[in-house]
Amino acid sequence: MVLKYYYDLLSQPSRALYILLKINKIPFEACPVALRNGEHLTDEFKEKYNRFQKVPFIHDNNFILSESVAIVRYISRQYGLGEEWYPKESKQQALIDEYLEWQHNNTRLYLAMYTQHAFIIPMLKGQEPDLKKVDKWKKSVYMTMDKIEELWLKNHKYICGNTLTVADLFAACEIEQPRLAGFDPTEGRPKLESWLNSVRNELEPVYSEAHTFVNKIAASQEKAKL
Ligand SMILES: N[C@@H](CCC(=O)N[C@@H](CS)C(=O)NCC(=O)O)C(=O)O
Repeated sequence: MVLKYYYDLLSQPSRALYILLKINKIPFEACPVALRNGEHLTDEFKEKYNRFQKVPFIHDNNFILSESVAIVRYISRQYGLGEEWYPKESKQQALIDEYLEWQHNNTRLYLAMYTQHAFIIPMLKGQEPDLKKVDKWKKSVYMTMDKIEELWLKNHKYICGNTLTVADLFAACEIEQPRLAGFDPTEGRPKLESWLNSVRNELEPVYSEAHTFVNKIAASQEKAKL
């Protein structure tokens, strides 16, 4: 039975894995989950699909796995990923893992929290954003963007060297996320912007397909600003 992939394209790690599977031509059955409708919050979902009630996750026959980074490693072992994406060589792989672990308390945390408070919570609850919280998380986003530029992109074109890897994919999908709230973290940061454009260009047309909803909502936020 083909691998079943459960995702919501408004979720950053979901987009990263979606792009990874498609670019690596790993066959999968697409199983979208609409988080905004609370599809993942039922008891049936918890029992049958994913005990953590989050996306992304996979069902590979009777094997259920969540956590995007664990899924990358599993897919790499079971199905094989292009060597450039997640190299088998120990030290090269460890450097990519370094980013995949680092991101949890940096890009992942801050960009997600900013977008939650600036866009997701107001959208779901139909209320105005709490500007104090939005501002607090925006400062953390700036701090983590400084680190991306000054630490990760200091000596090379991509996050872990001069070629694009899974680390760039995860970072890019996170950095796209606050555009849902009309905030582009690359603004005024030519180095970051140039890196993000390289990632986008290398992964077209799948990258744009995965970001269709993000781009649509971001365009309407831009229009509202005028
Ligand atoms: N550490 C997990 C994060 C999973 C996660 O937080 N998913 C979010 C979407 S990005 C979700 O499903 N949220 C639904 C909820 O919390 O109700 C991963 O990397 O896969």
